[in-house]
Amino acid sequence: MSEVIDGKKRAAEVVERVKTLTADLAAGGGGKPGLAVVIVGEDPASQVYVASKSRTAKECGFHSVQHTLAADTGEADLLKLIGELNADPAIHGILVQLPLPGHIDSGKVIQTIAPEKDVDGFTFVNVGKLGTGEAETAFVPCTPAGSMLLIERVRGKDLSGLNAVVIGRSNIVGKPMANLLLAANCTVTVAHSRTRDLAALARTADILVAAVGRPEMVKGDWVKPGATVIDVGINRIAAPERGEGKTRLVGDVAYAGAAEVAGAITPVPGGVGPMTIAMLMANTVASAYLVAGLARPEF
Ligand SMILES: NC(=O)C1=CN([C@@H]2O[C@H](COP(=O)(O)OP(=O)(O)OC[C@H]3O[C@@H](n4cnc5c(N)ncnc54)[C@H](OP(=O)(O)O)[C@@H]3O)[C@@H](O)[C@H]2O)C=CC1
Ligand SMILES: Nc1nc(=O)c2c([nH]1)NC[C@@H]1CN(c3ccc(C(=O)N[C@@H](CCC(=O)O)C(=O)O)cc3)C=[N+]21
Repeated sequence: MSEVIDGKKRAAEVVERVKTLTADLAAGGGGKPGLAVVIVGEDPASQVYVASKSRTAKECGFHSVQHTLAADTGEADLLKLIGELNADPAIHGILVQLPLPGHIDSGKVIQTIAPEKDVDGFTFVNVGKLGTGEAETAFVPCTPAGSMLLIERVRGKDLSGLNAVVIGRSNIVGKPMANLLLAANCTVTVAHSRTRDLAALARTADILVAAVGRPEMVKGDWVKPGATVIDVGINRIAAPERGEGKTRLVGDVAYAGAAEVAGAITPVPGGVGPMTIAMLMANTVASAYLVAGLARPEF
């Protein structure tokens, strides 16, 4: 049986460090880190994540504000709000929850966020820094950054000689994950919906990252014995065995089968998800330190 990588525990450690850094900043006269979370519409899953982000921000001692806008909010109004948050010195981090309703151009909205407040790491400046090997001065997207901390626990910081396969090429997860693994000296392959014989490719991976959005797609016999498996997927599926109308969360990896083969594996829930929220806090406190003219804290 493989090691279960406890994302909840690692995330709690990150949050503890954020709390200490926040207290130190205030004690030195630097004020509170401020995080603004913007959500458009009432998607229940998004509401849950956003509530969790706001709760953790308060727990860290942040100035935490949430803007909940109606689903029919116009793009211009959203851009105006972001402009105001960009100009507000009490705000060090801005997160616009994705996906946005179809009538809003997400790309335009994201690129309106000031790069120095882009704690999601989605603006051109931050993506460009990561892509050119300047991750230390960038905000790195929270899910891949958190996944790297989990990999580090198992494999250390230097991944030289290891093959990594990332399934998924989104801007939020797959692409930044591939860049981080490359920066850590892995040999990286990025797979997607057009990839042929994914199972055989996956079996070459010492580090296998699944960020697909397909419940339990990655089977046990896709996993190389001893591999480190990072399951980013969050899929809510019907669970009639729990009662009528009940659901449960599963990842993109068929956990039971994969856990028999892997060296270490993240569970869902309790794996990458909590790390995403913790890294948002880490990026926000880092932003506040930079504004205060202090050295950027490391995690
Ligand atoms: N734990 C966390 O904190 C987070 C979890 N997530 C979860 O991670 C998953 C991925 O999210 P995200 O990256 O935003 O998703 P996207 O839908 O943006 O991207 C999915 C990727 O998977 C690829 N893909 C889809 N079907 C297949 C297939 N059959 N075989 C191979 N590749 C396939 C797509 O390929 P193509 O490009 O060719 O279409 C695409 O690149 C979701 O379950 C999401 O809920 C997301 C963010 C944070
Ligand atoms: N601008 C933006 N940035 C994001 O980082 C972002 C986003 N938009 N849109 C949606 C995705 C998804 N996401 C998750 C965060 C935490 C959990 C999480 O905490 N999951 C818990 C379970 C939660 C539950 O029980 O539902 C776990 O895996 O243990 C999951 C998913 C961030 N995202």
